[in-house]
Amino acid sequence: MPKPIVAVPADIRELDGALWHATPNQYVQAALKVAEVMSFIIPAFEEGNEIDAILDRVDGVLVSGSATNVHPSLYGREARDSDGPFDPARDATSLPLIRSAIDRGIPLLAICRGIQELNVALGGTLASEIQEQPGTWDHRKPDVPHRDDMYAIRQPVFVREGSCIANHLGLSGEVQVNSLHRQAIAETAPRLRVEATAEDGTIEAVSVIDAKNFAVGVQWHPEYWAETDAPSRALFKAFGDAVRTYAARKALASVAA
Ligand SMILES: N[C@@H](CCC(=O)NCCCC(=O)O)C(=O)O
Repeated sequence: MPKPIVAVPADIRELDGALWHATPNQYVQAALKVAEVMSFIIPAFEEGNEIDAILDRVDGVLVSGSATNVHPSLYGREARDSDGPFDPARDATSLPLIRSAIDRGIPLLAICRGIQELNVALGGTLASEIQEQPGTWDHRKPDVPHRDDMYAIRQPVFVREGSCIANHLGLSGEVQVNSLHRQAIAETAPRLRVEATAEDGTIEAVSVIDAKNFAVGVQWHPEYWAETDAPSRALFKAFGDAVRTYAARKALASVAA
């Protein structure tokens, strides 16, 4: 059976004077090597996306992290300079993709910016520059030259027993993760359940209440060490299994039709 396919909404990046639709290798490599699924990078457009046409052709959605932030207007806030940089094309592609994947029961794994998009897509809000809040750690990307050190596993999060995330990770309680974010969930969307938090209260994982399929978001980056870190590997394997099951059921349904 061919590998199933997941949609990965792209970022807009400028390189050599041109705009690129891009996603970092770490996400699509973890998808291929650990989840054993193929990634189709979805170009990011502010208008013209055919979300259902995309979802008709994939078996899962993987929403990556990004240095850009969800535009505050999407959660009812005025945009301040400190809330940027922005990527409106990514927002316009990713948020409807998330909503429709949940509605259609297509497996969804949302990472870092992805969990923030998931929260906003379902009606929640975000806090910016969380490190400036009293009692909140500095969760930002470490100011170091090497990427492996930026994504170093360096903080504990506490996973709720019996949660979806605990089931997917294969464990609950304290899990060591990496951390590269300035924003976080402020008001949790009504359809989301908080499933892991940092010691400072920062929300680190959520699941969709009454989801038809695998539908979780994490604030950390399991993709980066997915081949070597046990909880990261388990999460990507669980996502891949959900995607394969969805693909098999879709194939059966098309034969039966
Ligand atoms: N921009 C958001 C989400 C952070 C995120 O996705 N980080 C991963 C990329 C890190 C980088 O390359 O800078 C936030 O800051 O909260």
